[in-house]
Amino acid sequence: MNNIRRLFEISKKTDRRIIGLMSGTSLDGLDIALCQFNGSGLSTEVKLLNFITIPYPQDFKEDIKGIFSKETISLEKLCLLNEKIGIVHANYINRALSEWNIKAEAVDAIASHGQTIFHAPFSKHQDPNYTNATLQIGDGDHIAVNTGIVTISDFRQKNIAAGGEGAPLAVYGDYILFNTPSHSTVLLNIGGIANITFLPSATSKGTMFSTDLGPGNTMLDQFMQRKYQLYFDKDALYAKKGKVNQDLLNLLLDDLFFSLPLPKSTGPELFNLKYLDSRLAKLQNGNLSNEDILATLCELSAIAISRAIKDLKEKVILIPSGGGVHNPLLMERIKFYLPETTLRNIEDYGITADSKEAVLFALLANETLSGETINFKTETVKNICMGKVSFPQ
Ligand SMILES: Nc1ncnc2c1ncn2[C@@H]1O[C@H](COP(=O)(O)OP(=O)(O)OP(=O)(O)O)[C@@H](O)[C@H]1O
Ligand SMILES: CC(=O)N[C@H]1[C@@H]2OC[C@@H](O2)[C@@H](O)[C@@H]1O[C@H](C)C(=O)O
Repeated sequence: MNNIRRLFEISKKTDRRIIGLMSGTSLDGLDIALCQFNGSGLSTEVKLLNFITIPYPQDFKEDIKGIFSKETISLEKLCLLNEKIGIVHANYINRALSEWNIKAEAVDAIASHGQTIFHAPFSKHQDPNYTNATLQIGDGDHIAVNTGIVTISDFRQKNIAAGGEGAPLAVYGDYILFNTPSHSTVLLNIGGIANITFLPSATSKGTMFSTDLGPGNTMLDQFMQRKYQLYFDKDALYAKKGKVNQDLLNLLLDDLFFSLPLPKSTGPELFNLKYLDSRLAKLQNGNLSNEDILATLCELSAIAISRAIKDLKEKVILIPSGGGVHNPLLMERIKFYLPETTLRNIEDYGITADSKEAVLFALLANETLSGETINFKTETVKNICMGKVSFPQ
């Protein structure tokens, strides 16, 4: 069928089956969420039909790490990986579909986030000659051609073009799926970076926004990889043995990012081992065990997260998601700092903690395919639809 006609047919549908992809800053693998949508905009209903995370093989992880959030890289490697990530993602989708016994023709579209390679909002580069910038690779054309499914990709550029930082984008889906006038809600995602979306109740004086808060798991993961060659501190087994060092914690909290007004975005370009090392170097009594450092990093994430929620100065329902919800120490410390806050399990809403971001990108594609844009009536949320279309033929 003619490509534009095909797109028009998909656009006219009220029910769409869309695959959402997310490959976040943790570089653990590709999250694939097959979603069934009914309607769009504020009347969207979504059902998660299938979900799988396909872990990246070690050599692929290392390949990506070679260019990920680094100031200096091989331009050739960047070019090669742009194609390769697209092809690998397409192969993973084909694998998932065959495991689920679903034909490509039964899927209307793929929503591909791509791999973030560098995120440089103005607050990071501070160069008046440049705007906010971000780069996601794994070209959508490879996904469309190798799966036979129309692919929407590269969502963040449009947000920047419209004056945003390109992240976080979670607010769009969070508002559509979780907004409840009877109470204020905070959606917390603890991935490599932690972010929240605030959805005010009908009587709240606050306005809706979405913001990054600082490190979630990223520095914990990076430290585990450096010291133990383990990808992450499973169940916080190491961090639980350590003791929080207050001096290090204060130094870690001492960065311009934490005093910037909300909303803001960040990434491992800032929160990395260089960040940790520069603070460790300033420590007077620097005799800390690896476990103490991990406990302190965990506390840093808990404080960065809970402070922002406390600063809202209202009673909220907190719905956590992302890989960090599986870290028992981090969750315990967040609850310690927020004794008044009611926590709800995201699974009560039919979405799992690990699939949420992939579902949200599928939802962004559903919005784009519907052709409409929602008027969010706030200054911080841009009234746009996002993503670029790739056709299989
Ligand atoms: N059992 C566990 N114990 C401790 N930490 C865990 C556990 N399971 C997952 N994690 C953490 O969750 C991380 C993966 O989280 P997730 O997949 O949400 O990140 P991401 O999507 O890559 O990040 P981002 O949202 O920043 O892009 C792991 O790297 C690890 O730090
Ligand atoms: C540039 C980029 O990829 N940012 C991610 C990352 O992971 C968490 C946080 O940092 C958030 O800003 C964003 O992802 C989520 C899905 C978002 O845009 O809402």
